[in-house]
Amino acid sequence: MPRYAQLVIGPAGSGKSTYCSTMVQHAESMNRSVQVINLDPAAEHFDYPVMADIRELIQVDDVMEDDSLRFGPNGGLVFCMEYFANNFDWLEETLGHVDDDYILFDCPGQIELYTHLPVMKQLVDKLQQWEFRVCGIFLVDSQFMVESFKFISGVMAALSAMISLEIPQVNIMTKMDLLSPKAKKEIEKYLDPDMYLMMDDNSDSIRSKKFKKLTQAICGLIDDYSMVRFLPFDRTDEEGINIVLQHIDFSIQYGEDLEVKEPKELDEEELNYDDIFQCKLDS
Ligand SMILES: Nc1nc2c(ncn2[C@@H]2O[C@H](COP(=O)(O)OP(=O)(O)OP(=O)(O)O)[C@@H](O)[C@H]2O)c(=O)[nH]1
Ligand SMILES: [Mg+2]
Repeated sequence: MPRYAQLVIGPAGSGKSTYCSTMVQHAESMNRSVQVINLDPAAEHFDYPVMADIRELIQVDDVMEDDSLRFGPNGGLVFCMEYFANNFDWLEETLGHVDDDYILFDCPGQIELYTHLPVMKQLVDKLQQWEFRVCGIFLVDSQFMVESFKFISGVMAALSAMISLEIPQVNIMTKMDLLSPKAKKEIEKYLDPDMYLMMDDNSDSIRSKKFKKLTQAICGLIDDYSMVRFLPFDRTDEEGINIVLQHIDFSIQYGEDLEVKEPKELDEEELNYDDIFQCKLDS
């Protein structure tokens, strides 16, 4: 039986930990069991119950305090993640061998982890070896996406993660509840945008001829990969959260192998036809 994993990734502060706690609560309300593993060795605040925490293995503070290493916060984090990659058996032990489990991995926000460092790809390979179907959930803060050149930069980061991880990816715009009604209207065109229209953006910031040419080349590339869709995520909107979850479930084929539960057969003797008949007459 397959197992399911969401790798929750994205730039610092984009809402990864909040996404995880919102999803756990949503799953609970649907009677589904979803668990979270914290993979951020520098995490201090999160409000979901953790199944496992990378800080049991290694902590950034300890690495930074080590006189022989002398790392700052970012170098320290990279060191921790490399240490984690050399100790995947810690994760294997923690995960055990449970059929049908559904795990969210709350990852750190350093973007280099998803663009050129090998750690996250190594994690994906390991999870796949352990029969997980893995989906990347790339989060970007909607407040940084309301202008076309910022949007293109966000898409490039998402594309870079998708190419380096080689797994299905769902892109999400977070913190939609913080947008003004005007900005909400404005952002609609970025959720499923036409990159060729975006090329014709005549805003002042794209004035230089060379810059325009470069923007056109990038828009063409993004369009070639056809991966410019974003789903809006508003943590206060249950219906919207459900749509996001359905997209993710679809991309990892969650539920296709679940056993069909037969309805409990009613015992003939348990049926009291007189009561049923009486009910029908009353109604
Ligand atoms: N209003 C609102 N605030 C949000 C939402 N998502 C996140 N935030 C806030 O944004 C800040 C950062 O959120 P986190 O969930 O910690 O972001 P993160 O991506 O885990 O951050 P790092 O782990 O540091 O990279 C917190 O103050 C959250 O309360 C959202 O959907 N709506
Ligand atoms: Mg976090």
